[in-house]
Amino acid sequence: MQNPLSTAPSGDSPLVGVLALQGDFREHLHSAQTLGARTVAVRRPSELAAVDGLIIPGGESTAIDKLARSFELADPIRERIAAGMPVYGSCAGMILLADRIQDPTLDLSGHPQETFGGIDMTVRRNAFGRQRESFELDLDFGGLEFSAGRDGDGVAPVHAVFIRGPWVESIGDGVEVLAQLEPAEMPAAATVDSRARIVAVRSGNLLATSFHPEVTGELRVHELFIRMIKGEA
Ligand SMILES: NC(=O)CC[C@H](N)C(=O)O
Repeated sequence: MQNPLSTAPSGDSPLVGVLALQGDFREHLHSAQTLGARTVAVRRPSELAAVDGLIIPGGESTAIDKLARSFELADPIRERIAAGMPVYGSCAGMILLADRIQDPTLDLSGHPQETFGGIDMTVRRNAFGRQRESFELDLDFGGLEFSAGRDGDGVAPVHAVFIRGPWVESIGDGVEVLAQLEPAEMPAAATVDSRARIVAVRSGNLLATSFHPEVTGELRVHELFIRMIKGEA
């Protein structure tokens, strides 16, 4: 059967897969397509095997974890990550790329939710509060130097939308911080202390953001990811 969310091959642009089990995968497909990438919605191991890079969308990390296991995608995704496939995770996708979750949800038999892992970090789910504490702001974001000068002299800030997003509680060696929030930039309910909180990281070929560039028309995070797939960043 033709996959309706695939786009036709064109030239040598990379094939970007978007894990399409739950969450806002359509928005990620749209962002990658707008940048001229070939895309495929990934629901089967054979679709995963064909991609050059994978996006894990925002949504609900417990649901994506369960579905990935029942669709027999979880272990193949872990294997591709171990083999160096570039992966970008936003929000729930960030949680799924973390080696550790501070506060994992337990299923009915007491089994904690799993992640694919790959980034040596601990994340805290729903760290900024619940749905009604969703917020937006402009953020300095490292790694976007390629965009400098397009809208002025420097790199324009990234407009970030946070919807029940995680923050990164701690990182290991080799994890680069691309963006963080100062306490004054967070909803009051989230400012438990005076620490800045990490909201975007890169570790080798893995990229993760607490927020959702796919819902704002901000294309530079996806552009960075496509550059990573091409080996240009
Ligand atoms: N917008 C999102 O992706 C929210 C993530 C969600 N709170 C989770 O833990 O999976």
